[in-house]
Amino acid sequence: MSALLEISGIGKSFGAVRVLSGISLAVSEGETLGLIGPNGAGKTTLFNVVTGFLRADAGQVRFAGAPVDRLPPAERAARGLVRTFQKAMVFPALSLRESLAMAARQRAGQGLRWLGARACHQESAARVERLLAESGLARHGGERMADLSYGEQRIADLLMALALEPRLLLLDEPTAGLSQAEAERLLGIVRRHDARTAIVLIAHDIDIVFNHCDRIAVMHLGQLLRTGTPQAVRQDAAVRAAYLGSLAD
Ligand SMILES: Nc1ncnc2c1ncn2[C@@H]1O[C@H](COP(=O)(O)OP(=O)(O)OP(=O)(O)O)[C@@H](O)[C@H]1O
Repeated sequence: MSALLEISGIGKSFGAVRVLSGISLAVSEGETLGLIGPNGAGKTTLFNVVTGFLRADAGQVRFAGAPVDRLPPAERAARGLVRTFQKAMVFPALSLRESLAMAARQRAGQGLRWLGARACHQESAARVERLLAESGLARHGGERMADLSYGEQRIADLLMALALEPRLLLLDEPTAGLSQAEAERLLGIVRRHDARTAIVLIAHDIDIVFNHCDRIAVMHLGQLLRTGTPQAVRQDAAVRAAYLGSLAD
């Protein structure tokens, strides 16, 4: 089976500082890949390159069999390449339901334009109610985003990304600041929504990454140090020296 996302030879510098160097990585449909490494290793920069928020100096990004390097972020998202941000980008005064409807209408408008405005509206409204039900947040649908608890806001960020019906979801520290139980709940929502969605998960919570990911990629100083199963990565001497060892101390 060919990979859904193929990154090859990605390089990126900011001025004289080389932040990414020769990064090659593939992600398959339905796979959950953890992306870990020390602060400043280049994880978020790689997300920015993959989703089109930054242009790489070298290398190529292919999604669903086609190069996407020249596409802006919105067009990549329309193809199913969707991300979340470390800092949520929500409208605090809108209700949860209104926020989700905005994202769902964007998606329905792209995919179902030929059906007409009424059908798009019905389709997106149904999608919103489904997301609210799946996440257990249905009773909070009418609350302003700003009035949700921190944990609920993190779930709301995730639901806005899911409303775009991603084929690949890049999650940048979605579990930061959450309890273990809240983090488990959040990741469970993605899997329940659609088991075929591929996930790339940046997280500093090593237990979450090792428990939830099929494979783990370890970055260090802008390079990919190792990619492998959780067991292989955990036992790898270079990974322990660069990252995991310091966490165990
Ligand atoms: N726009 C920018 N201009 C200059 N330097 C940048 C820019 N964005 C990131 N960097 C630098 O690139 C390096 C990698 O940063 P990046 O945020 O990708 O790392 P990270 O692995 O995601 O770190 P963290 O785990 O702390 O989020 C850091 O040294 C950072 O200071």
